[in-house]
Amino acid sequence: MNQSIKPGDNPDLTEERLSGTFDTNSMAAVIYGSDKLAQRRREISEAVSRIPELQDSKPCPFMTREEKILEGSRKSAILNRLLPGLIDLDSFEETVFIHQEVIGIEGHPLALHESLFIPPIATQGTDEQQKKWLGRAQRREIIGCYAQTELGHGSNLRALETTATFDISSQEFILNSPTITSLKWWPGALGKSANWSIVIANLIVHDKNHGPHPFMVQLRDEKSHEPLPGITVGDIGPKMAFNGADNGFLGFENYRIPRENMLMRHSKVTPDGGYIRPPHAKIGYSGMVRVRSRMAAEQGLFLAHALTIAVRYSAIRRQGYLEDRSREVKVLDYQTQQHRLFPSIARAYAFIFCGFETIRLYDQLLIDVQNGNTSGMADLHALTSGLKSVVTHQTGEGIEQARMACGGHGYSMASYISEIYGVAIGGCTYEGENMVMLLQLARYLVKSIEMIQNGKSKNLGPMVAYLAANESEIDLNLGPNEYLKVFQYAARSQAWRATEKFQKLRNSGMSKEQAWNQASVELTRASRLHTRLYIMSTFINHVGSVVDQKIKKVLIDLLNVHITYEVMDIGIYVQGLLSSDQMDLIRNQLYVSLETIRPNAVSLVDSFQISDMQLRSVLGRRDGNVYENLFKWAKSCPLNDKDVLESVTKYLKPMMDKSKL
Ligand SMILES: CC(C)(COP(=O)(O)OP(=O)(O)OC[C@H]1O[C@@H](n2cnc3c(N)ncnc32)[C@H](O)[C@@H]1OP(=O)(O)O)[C@@H](O)C(=O)NCCC(=O)NCCSC(=O)CCCCCCCCCCCCCCC(=O)O
Ligand SMILES: Cc1cc2nc3c(=O)[nH]c(=O)nc-3n(C[C@H](O)[C@H](O)[C@H](O)COP(=O)(O)OP(=O)(O)OC[C@H]3O[C@@H](n4cnc5c(N)ncnc54)[C@H](O)[C@@H]3O)c2cc1C
Repeated sequence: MNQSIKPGDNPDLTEERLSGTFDTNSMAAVIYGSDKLAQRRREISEAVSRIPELQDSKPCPFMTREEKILEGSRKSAILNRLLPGLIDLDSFEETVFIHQEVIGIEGHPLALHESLFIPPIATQGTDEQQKKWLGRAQRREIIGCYAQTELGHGSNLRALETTATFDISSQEFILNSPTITSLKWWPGALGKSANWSIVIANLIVHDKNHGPHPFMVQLRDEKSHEPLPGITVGDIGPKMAFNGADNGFLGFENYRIPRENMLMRHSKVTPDGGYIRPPHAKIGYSGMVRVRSRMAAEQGLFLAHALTIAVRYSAIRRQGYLEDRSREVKVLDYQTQQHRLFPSIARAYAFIFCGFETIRLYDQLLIDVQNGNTSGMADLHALTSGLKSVVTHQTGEGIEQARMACGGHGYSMASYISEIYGVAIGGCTYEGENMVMLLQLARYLVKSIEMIQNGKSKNLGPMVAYLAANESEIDLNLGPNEYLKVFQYAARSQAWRATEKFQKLRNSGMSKEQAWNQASVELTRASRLHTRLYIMSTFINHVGSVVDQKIKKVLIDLLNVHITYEVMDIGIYVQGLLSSDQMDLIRNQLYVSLETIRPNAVSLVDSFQISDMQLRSVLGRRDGNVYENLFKWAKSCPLNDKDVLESVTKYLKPMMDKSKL
């Protein structure tokens, strides 16, 4: 049963909900990993809806940037007071969820505090450092950010310019931004809110540069909030979206911090200037791997937001006719609309399933690393690099299709889809620009193929074992596993094609770097296919593990949408394997699976359990009463406070009057 049905709802939406074949709360339990977690989300939404001071003071699209930052800060402060009674304070998921519910997706002063400030202290700080700062940060006595990117350098961390030079005589590090390009640029909450930061700077001891390391740096006075002497800090200005966040710039001029402020769990500088290496050269990058490992689920949820809006709206929007000329048809009944939206619903589910799996893998890696075992770091770095790139890109595409699927109203901020799009596609850039990260995965794929070439296939990890197989025929009695083989064929042949291109260029005498650059488009294609294969296989495994038969049935239908759509989408890579008859068969299976999923479309998006408050969309309202609320929304626009604006009295009216003469 669909748990969203309520009296007074738009009858078209109720009809959709009645046609659903499964219980949406049970589906939510599968999406969020357990009945308890899904229920906690419902309980938190419900509790928040009963607290007047946590409600939006006005719709976000009507707020100026200053108002957004003020509103985010107001709610953050109230939440800090109320959180102990509302959520499990030890749960990162509940903390992120309640902030998104209450403040929304446009950013707020604590967005980076939870995800990029506290985790490095907890994982890279020594026990004493944790004792000194962790409690203060968790109680929010201090607000932190993560300052790594510079005006001139973001992707290439080796070229960062900020320096932290050890001064043995005073036992301090001296921080400097030697050039304009070395100014830190972009960190969220740095601009106006944070008073502390993790700063990534080149560690220099005895004139030797040991590369980027993390430091705890106080930026502002804890009483006055004024920048401390030696610090230049401010906001970088408005962005495409995410304007509730104050992304900032930061410069240092001979700014001194105690030796104890370098995070020293892994690398250390001793009082006499000795440098102790970390157990793995890239351990300082693990804060980024953590965030990347969470991005598939986060982005899947951004896509889920947009689809909730577009699918619900498509069920109440009537336009044109099919057979019955007496009543316009729901636009959701058009095959083109289904083709536009349903594969994205499948992707959203796939990304979320995959995302929770990578979070689990990261948590396991963290335990291993704390126990001195860093052997899994390369695998997870490669996996999360590919996953963040593919998922953010496809999420952006899916959200934009969702917007267009809402016609003209999709373009209005009342749909809120453009904000979701703007925030989500930030993910194509932050945490590593997508091409750069795809090329990181490509290094791993090339190395794997070199192992095969050197007769060491048995050393390949499970995620790349398929690279050594030799599939040339597919039985088209197609089940998910045959589709997986088709995808493996595509990913394998592209990985070999790209590697051989690189090797050929090398053998022709080209430098490694030039050969890599000349092969890089092919290499990124290989990385995408490898990642899409991983997403598909995780989806198949996940569906296989579902116990509730009604839920399993609909997830198999959704999986069928996914695998047929994905294989059609990569048609060019499987031309050597599948005949045109086989491609036609798959195409037809896709069309059949769109029809099969149609009665459950609304229930599938309702199962994401995104509340009206969190959705902030007039088009996507749970009750489907869109038109009257669109009219209310337009009337509440500040431009309509007065009938005659100054723009008219000051300019247009005089112009018209003058023209009359
Ligand atoms: C990795 C780099 C690209 C290159 O690094 P190097 O130059 O140092 O290395 P090499 O390329 O030479 O590689 C050497 C070697 O090392 C391996 N390597 C590299 N990295 C790692 C790693 N991390 N782990 C293990 N191994 C690693 C590499 O593969 C090589 O191996 P081989 O020699 O064997 O091949 C590096 O420069 C880099 O990482 N660049 C990218 C920089 C970056 O990512 N910056 C991020 C800055 S912080 C940031 O962007 C924060 C953004 C946060 C924005 C938040 C917005 C919030 C939005 C709202 C969220 C709401 C959520 C709600 C969700 C919900 O409701 O649940
Ligand atoms: C919303 C948002 C929030 C952010 N928050 C933070 C934060 O809190 N803290 C922080 O430190 N940073 C933050 N950043 C910065 C972010 O991490 C960087 O912008 C990102 O890592 C990309 O680096 P870049 O800007 O230097 O891109 P560039 O590297 O300049 O990319 C420009 C182009 O060059 C290409 N390119 C670059 N290198 C290569 C290569 N080796 N091979 C092929 N192509 C290449 C890229 O693919 C891209 O097309 C944020 C950014 C955004 C948008």
